[in-house]
Amino acid sequence: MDESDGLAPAVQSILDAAREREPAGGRVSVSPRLLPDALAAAEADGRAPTIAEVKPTSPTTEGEREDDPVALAEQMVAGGAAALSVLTEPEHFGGSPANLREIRDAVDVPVLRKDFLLREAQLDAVEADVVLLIARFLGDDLEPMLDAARERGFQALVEVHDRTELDRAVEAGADVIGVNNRDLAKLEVDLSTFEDVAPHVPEDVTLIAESGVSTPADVRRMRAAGADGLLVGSAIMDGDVTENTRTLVNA
Ligand SMILES: O=C(O)c1ccccc1NCC(=O)[C@H](O)[C@H](O)COP(=O)(O)O
Repeated sequence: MDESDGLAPAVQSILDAAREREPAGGRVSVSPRLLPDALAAAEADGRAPTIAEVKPTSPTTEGEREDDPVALAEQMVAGGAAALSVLTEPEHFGGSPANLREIRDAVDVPVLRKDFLLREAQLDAVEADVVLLIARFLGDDLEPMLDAARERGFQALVEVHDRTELDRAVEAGADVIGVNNRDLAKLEVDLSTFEDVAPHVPEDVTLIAESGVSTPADVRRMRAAGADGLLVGSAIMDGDVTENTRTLVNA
């Protein structure tokens, strides 16, 4: 399979950049804060379990948010976020491993490293509680990357977009799966993607709805379709971050 087939030009550019990135330094070893526990604690507390994303910019966002990423992260936690996602991709999302390191030192919730990881060595760029592994981009390397992530202590959020990718993720042994509502071929967002895939996800998997969640109604819709957690970037980053987070977690 060619993982690049049919990708939007912006996504192809993200992948080309990711292929070039080779972090220096030794192998990391992580004692992770557990994502499923943090989501369950938020739920028990009456909050919609939300992973709020520090996403300075993106191919589908105009301009770049220049605020201190640590301040943004703290505002998200103050607004009730159960966990954080931090972009570490520098060229298309304005992120960095240093941002993640500083944020993880400053907060006590689990932190997901959001990047486009293609090779084992790239896992070692920075410690995080969870790493994102994208089924479409990893192809046959998904299972070895999942093993390599776990050997370092990371939890892995395996991202899928359709039934075929879901089957591959389950076969590889994924226990935290995100269904991305954003189609990486066209960059269009459609919440029915999650609704179509969710019924086929095994019960014991922690299931995350990713992308395109903008309103309390969207939160309720994804929860009704089976989401154990919601990954939200743009809708939280646009304006008052604490208030935006609070609005969604109180949905
Ligand atoms: O967000 C983008 O523009 C984007 C473009 C190309 C590839 C990936 C992209 N986003 C990555 C993400 O997974 C989202 O940042 C995340 O799911 C949050 O989505 P949203 O709430 O819609 O910002």
